[in-house]
Amino acid sequence: MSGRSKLLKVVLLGDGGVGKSSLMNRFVSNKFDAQSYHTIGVEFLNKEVTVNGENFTMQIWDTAGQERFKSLRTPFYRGADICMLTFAVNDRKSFENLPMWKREFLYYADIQDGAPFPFIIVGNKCDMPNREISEEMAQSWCSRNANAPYFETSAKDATNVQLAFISAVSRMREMEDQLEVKPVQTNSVDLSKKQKPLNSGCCS
Ligand SMILES: Nc1nc2c(ncn2[C@@H]2O[C@H](COP(=O)(O)OP(=O)(O)OP(=O)(O)O)[C@@H](O)[C@H]2O)c(=O)[nH]1
Repeated sequence: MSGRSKLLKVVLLGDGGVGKSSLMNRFVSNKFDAQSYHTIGVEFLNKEVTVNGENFTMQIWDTAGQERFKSLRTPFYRGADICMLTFAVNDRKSFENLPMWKREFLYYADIQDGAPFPFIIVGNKCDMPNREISEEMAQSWCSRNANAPYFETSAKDATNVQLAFISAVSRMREMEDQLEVKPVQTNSVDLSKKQKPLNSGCCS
């Protein structure tokens, strides 16, 4: 890769057991472990990517989804560039908890609710036969609540894992472009025309 790469902090959030660590390991190392252990606190891995000709170091922060680790994960939300809200398509509760995860992220990252922020929604374990959340339900939630793209992934068989992470970077760049400040329009003054100074007076 040539050129300097920009560091991007990507935070993975979602209920315990939905597959956050597995998604990170699939994306970074192309590995899957059926005996994955619960994360305690946070862990991160870096991955170099090139998206639309730009180089990025994605620093992926995998957080502990279990409630009892809340105080260990929330200090790491600040400064995030992207947030991936994750659930498992065979676990209704993990889908219903998405609004809670979004609120928790915005609060601890100190981002105003409603401010544009690149969220990506990931429905993991799409290889499992016992699905509880349809793609339509998830898509509909995404457009109504987070204005975010939705990806169905499997960390187990690698379906859409690369696509979800790479699209997260494109989404962030798109939003940055939309937010770019347009130059302020000023009324030009024709200096060639002499104007009488205001409050001018004669003191002779
Ligand atoms: N079938 C299937 N199993 C998966 C998939 N992703 C993860 N798993 C399994 O689900 C279990 C939990 O995965 P983790 O990656 O540890 O889940 P987590 O979200 O990081 O969990 P916490 O660390 O507790 O927050 C493990 O047994 C994984 O092997 C997937 O896409 N398909």
